Amino acid sequence: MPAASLEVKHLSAGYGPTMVLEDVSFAVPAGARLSILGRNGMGKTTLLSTLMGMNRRYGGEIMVGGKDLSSLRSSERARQGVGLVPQTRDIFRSLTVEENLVVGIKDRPRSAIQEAYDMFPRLFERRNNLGWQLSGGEQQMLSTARTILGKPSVLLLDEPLEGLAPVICEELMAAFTRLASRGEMTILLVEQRLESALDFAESVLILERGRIVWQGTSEALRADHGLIEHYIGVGSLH
Ligand SMILES: Nc1ncnc2c1ncn2[C@@H]1O[C@H](COP(=O)(O)OP(=O)(O)OP(=O)(O)O)[C@@H](O)[C@H]1O
Repeated sequence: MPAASLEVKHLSAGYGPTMVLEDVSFAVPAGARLSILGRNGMGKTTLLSTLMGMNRRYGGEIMVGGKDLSSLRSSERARQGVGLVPQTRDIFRSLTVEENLVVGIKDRPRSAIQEAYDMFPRLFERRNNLGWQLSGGEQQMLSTARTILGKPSVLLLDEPLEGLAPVICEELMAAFTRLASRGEMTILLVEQRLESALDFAESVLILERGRIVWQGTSEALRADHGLIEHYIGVGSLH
């Protein structure tokens, strides 16, 4: 599936009666990258899970490649090309790396697994290890690779670097950048590490209490220390 544009219009969503996102609107062209920033608890994960159809939407539209996916179930959105790599590193702990990847290829030939090994050679080295035997970084690679093997046209990455050693973060970010530069996917990255978020994407949006308080280019945000201090925190950029 080729990269698809994403357009979110006046989206409001939450959990049961609790509204978390309010009137969120933004657009990402096909093949582009967007980083989503904001302090803890501001609604970043809720935004990605709402795009995936995993929690309650009160109103608004989610258009992928011009098609309205708003009322589709999560599994149907996945079929339509939306892929989420959740913060929880969604892997099968009692299956091997290779078995986890087989789940990800869906109806593609088994040889497609090689794409995951090309992206993360470490996974090839650990292919016979069980999920629970992997390090946090390897689990993140596996979770990411499994979603990518499904060839999503819009890829949602939720804090992939959380809790990982700097060397692993670099490895993952390099892989995401390679993936993005191929232009086969539109990528949204939720990331607390400001430098990584700005390096990765050309555009950024900042969420505060479920609303978008700023949208613009990474370059503009990088240059505006006042804005960074206000919405993200002092000393975020080194
Ligand atoms: N399952 C849930 N039920 C009810 N409220 C929830 C649920 N999950 C999150 N929330 C609330 O929604 C708000 C936004 O949370 P969310 O996890 O989207 O923020 P976040 O920006 O991703 O934070 P973090 O960086 O800590 O992951 C918070 O007030 C949180 O308490």
